[in-house]
Amino acid sequence: MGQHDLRHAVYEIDLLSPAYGGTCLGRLPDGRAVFVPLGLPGERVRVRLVEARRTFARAELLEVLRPSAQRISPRCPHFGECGGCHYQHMDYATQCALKEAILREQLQRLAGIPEPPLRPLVPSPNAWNYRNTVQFHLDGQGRLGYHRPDSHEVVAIRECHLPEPVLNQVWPQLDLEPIPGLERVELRVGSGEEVLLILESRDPQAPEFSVDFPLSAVHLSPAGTIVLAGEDYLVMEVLGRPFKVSAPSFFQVNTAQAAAMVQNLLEHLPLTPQTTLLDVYCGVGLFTAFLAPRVGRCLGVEVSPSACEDFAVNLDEFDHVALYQGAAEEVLPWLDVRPEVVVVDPPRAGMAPAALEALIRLEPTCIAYVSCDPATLARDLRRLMEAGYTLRHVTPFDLFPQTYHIESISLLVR
Ligand SMILES: C[S@@+](CC[C@H](N)C(=O)[O-])C[C@H]1O[C@@H](n2cnc3c(N)ncnc32)[C@H](O)[C@@H]1O
Repeated sequence: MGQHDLRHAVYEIDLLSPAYGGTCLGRLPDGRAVFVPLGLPGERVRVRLVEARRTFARAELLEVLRPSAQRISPRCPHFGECGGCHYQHMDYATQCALKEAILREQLQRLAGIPEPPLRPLVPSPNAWNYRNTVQFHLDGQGRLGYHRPDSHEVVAIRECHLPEPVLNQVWPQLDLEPIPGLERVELRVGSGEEVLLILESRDPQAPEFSVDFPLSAVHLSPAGTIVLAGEDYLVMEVLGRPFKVSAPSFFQVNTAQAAAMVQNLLEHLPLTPQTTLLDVYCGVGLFTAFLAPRVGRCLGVEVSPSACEDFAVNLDEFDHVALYQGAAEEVLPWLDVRPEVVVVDPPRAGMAPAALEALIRLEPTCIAYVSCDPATLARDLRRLMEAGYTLRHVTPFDLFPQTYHIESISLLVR
C-alpha cells in the first residue's frame, strides 16, 4: 500500500499507554506505533490514519468499541473539535495519574533515568475555571474562538470551562470590529477581579470594541503599546504578595498553583543569608520575590523588556537584588558571579544549548529546573546529569487541568 492509501486506512486496535501531547499509543498490525487522540489506555477503538510515516503513524478516533471504566462525558460541547482541551473524557483523578505516568516515561526514555525520583503530582485546587488568562483568535466572521486540534483554523465557541468565572462573564459580551490584522484577543483577570483586555495585531490601527463591563484595554502592535482604556497592567496576588503584571509580560495562568510552586521552592532550596541566588527566566519576579528575603544576594535574568520593568517595580524594596535584561544564552556566558543556587524556568523549548552549557560552567551546588514541557526537560536533565548533577526529585504540578500540559520542578545537586 502506498503512503496515500495508508493515510486513510481504518484499523481496530487496543490503546496501550498514554503519550505526551494528549494521545494514547497503540500498535498497527505491522507493529508500528500509532498515536490516537481522545482515547484512554485499555480501550479498544476504531481509528483512521491521518499520517503514516515509516516508523510511526497518527490516527483519528472513529469509534470507541470497548470503553475504559475511566471514560466520562465531556463537560463542554466543543470538546474534540476545539484544540484547547484534551482530557475532558476522563475524570480528574485519571488525568493526574496519566500525567504522572507520562512524565515518568519521558524521563525514562529521553533522559535515560531508569527509576525517575518522582514525587506525587500536586493537583490543581480547581479542575475547572482555573485560568486567570484566556486567549482567543477570531474566525472569518469576527467571532471569538480557539484553534482546531493541529490546525490554525478557528472554531467559534459559545462556552469555555477553563477561564475564571469573571472572564466568562466578560468575553461573551465582547463586540469587536474584525479588522484583518487582529491576531489575538486576550483577557486577563487580576486578584481584585479587575479585567484587562489585550488586543494584539500586526497593524498599528487599534480595532473598535464595545463591552458592557468596566475593564482596562490595551492594543499591542509592532508600533508599541497603546492604552485604550484604564491601565496597561494588572495586579496579581500570590501568597498575599502583589505583582504588577503589564500586558506583554508573562504570568502563570493558574494563580493557586503558582503559589504551590513558590512553596515547593521555599521548602527545598538550600538558602542562607550567605547564598547568592540566580533566577533565570525570572519574568516579573514571582520566584525571586519570595526567595530574595532568604539570601545574601539575588540576580534575575529576563529577556522581555516589559517583564523587566515589572520586575523592577515588584522587587523595588530589595537592595540586594539585581536584574540582567537579555537572553539567558547571551547573559550567562559572561556572568562574573558564582551563584550557589540557580532557579531556571525556561519557555517550552527548554534552555538554549549556550545557556545550559554556561549554567554548567557556573558550577552551582543546587539547581531547581521549573519546566512546562517534559520532553525538553528530559533533554536538559540528561545533559545536567552527564555534567555531574544528581537528580534528587521531580514534583509534577497540574497547572493545566483538562489539557495534556505538564508542569514540574526538578531539584538537582552537585
Ligand atoms: C515560563 S516563563 C517563567 C517566568 C517566571 N519564572 C514566572 O514563574 O512567572 C519564562 C520567562 O522567560 C522569558 N524568556 C523567554 N526566553 C528567554 C531567554 N532566551 N532568556 C531569558 N528569558 C527568556 C519569558 O519572557 C518569560 O518571562
